[in-house]
Amino acid sequence: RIQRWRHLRHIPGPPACGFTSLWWVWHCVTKTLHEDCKNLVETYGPVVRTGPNEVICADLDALQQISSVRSDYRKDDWYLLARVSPDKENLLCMRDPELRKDRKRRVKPGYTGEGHESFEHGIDKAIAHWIELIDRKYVGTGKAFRPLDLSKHSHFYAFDAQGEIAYSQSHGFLDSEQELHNILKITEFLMYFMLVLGNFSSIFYYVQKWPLNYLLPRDGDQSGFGVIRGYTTKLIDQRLEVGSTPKRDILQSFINQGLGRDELREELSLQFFVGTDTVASAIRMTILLLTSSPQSYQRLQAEIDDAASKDLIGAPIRDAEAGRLPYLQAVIRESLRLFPPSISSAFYKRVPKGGDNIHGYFLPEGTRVATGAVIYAMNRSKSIWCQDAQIFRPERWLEADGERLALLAKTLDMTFGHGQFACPGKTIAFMQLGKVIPELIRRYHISMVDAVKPVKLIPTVALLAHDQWVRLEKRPRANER
Ligand code: HEM
Repeated sequence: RIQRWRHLRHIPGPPACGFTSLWWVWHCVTKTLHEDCKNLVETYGPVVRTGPNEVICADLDALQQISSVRSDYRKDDWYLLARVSPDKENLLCMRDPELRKDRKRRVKPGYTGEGHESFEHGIDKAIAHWIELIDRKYVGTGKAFRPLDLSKHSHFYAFDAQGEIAYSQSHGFLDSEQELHNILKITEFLMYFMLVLGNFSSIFYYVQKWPLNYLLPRDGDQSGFGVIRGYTTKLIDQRLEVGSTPKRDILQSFINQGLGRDELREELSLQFFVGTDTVASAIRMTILLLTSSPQSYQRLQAEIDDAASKDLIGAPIRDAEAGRLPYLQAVIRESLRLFPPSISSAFYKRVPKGGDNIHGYFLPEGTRVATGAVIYAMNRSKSIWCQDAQIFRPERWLEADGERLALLAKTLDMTFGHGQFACPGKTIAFMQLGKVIPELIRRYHISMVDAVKPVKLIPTVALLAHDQWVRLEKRPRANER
């Protein structure tokens, strides 16, 4: 223990963290890790010791150095928690750099939309379905009170949109308006489990082995991710059949890039995990922030109405059109800044052979550096965002220019990881947010049902939520084209 304490003794941090991981684990149990990391960074500086072999790093340059394409840092075994099937790799849990490079090269066109028609059509379909459902069941008129739980609906939308983008087929969540296969409950349990046990990565080796591997999702399951996995396998098999009609979706792109059956299943199952909770969280938090900031809400609504009246945007809004609405883009960035969707994910990277210097501290080989749970601290740091760092003020993105704007943008980019570890789904995420938010704002007056407790946040590895009840009133359709 003394030996272990010595090798990082020069890194500041709570004294107990030199000997035990309990500090970290306890704050995971209490679901306050993001806030606690922020407090640590404010107390000790950007590099803080959080365990016998662990540090957190909230320095932009250091994070870029760690994740750069040429960096020798590797993903730690922590990433094993993203494994969907025993002994099978997906891009997120894959740690071998050469295998990662090859897999990333082959999945990239699918994520960027190269080589197949953009996934915009699929997103439009899912949005249209959601709007139709809201119009039919949830529009409040006068005394009629028809509240909608945005915490669930944002998820239903995100699941269906993921199905459309990935294999041109909705998962049917909006249709049934049910938490199919207990997915939300199971997600919440899994995300909490990952948060708390993620510090003991070796546990995941055991979970993958007999008999604990029976707890993992499998194709024949009646509930949970096994159902999605089984469904995904079926769609892949259908598409791989000789003579099947090629489609313009991610599955087709992956097939065209030569991914085999197992690889297809692992990558598409992973997407169901990483591409839904994140987007749903961003939708929820953007609406929450807008409804609690009337000036911003009105300014955004005015921008959208004005663009619609000048025929600058269609219904549904195109991705390119959304990109030309500066206030909308500022709102999305500001919301992702304040509430990064992967809020408490550690995303540990291992220091390479020979050790490394970051922010003036030497880190010995094998040290685990958390590059994830600190994003909340960085995104609210007064030294970067000024005194009003805690406040939702989209205007900051319009006021900044030149080097200042570049700094803000680079810092926010860390919300999606960086360099060799960067999120490939960023384009899809921005496309979805750039379409969903204006479609909701132009059509409805949205208000929170409970002003005192507008939502119950559940900060696990992803920022989940319960009970975000909203009231939606229809606006005049004059602004739609
Ligand atoms: C607002 C939405 C999103 C946010 C904030 C986000 C953030 C992240 C972060 C922080 C990482 C890990 C970086 C690291 O390991 O250091 C990641 C990885 C990943 N994300 Fe996203 N993500 C979002 C949406 C999506 C979507 C929509 C998809 C897919 C359709 C997606 C697919 C992936 C994949 C496949 C990885 C693994 C990449 C790798 O290890 O090389 N993400 N994302």
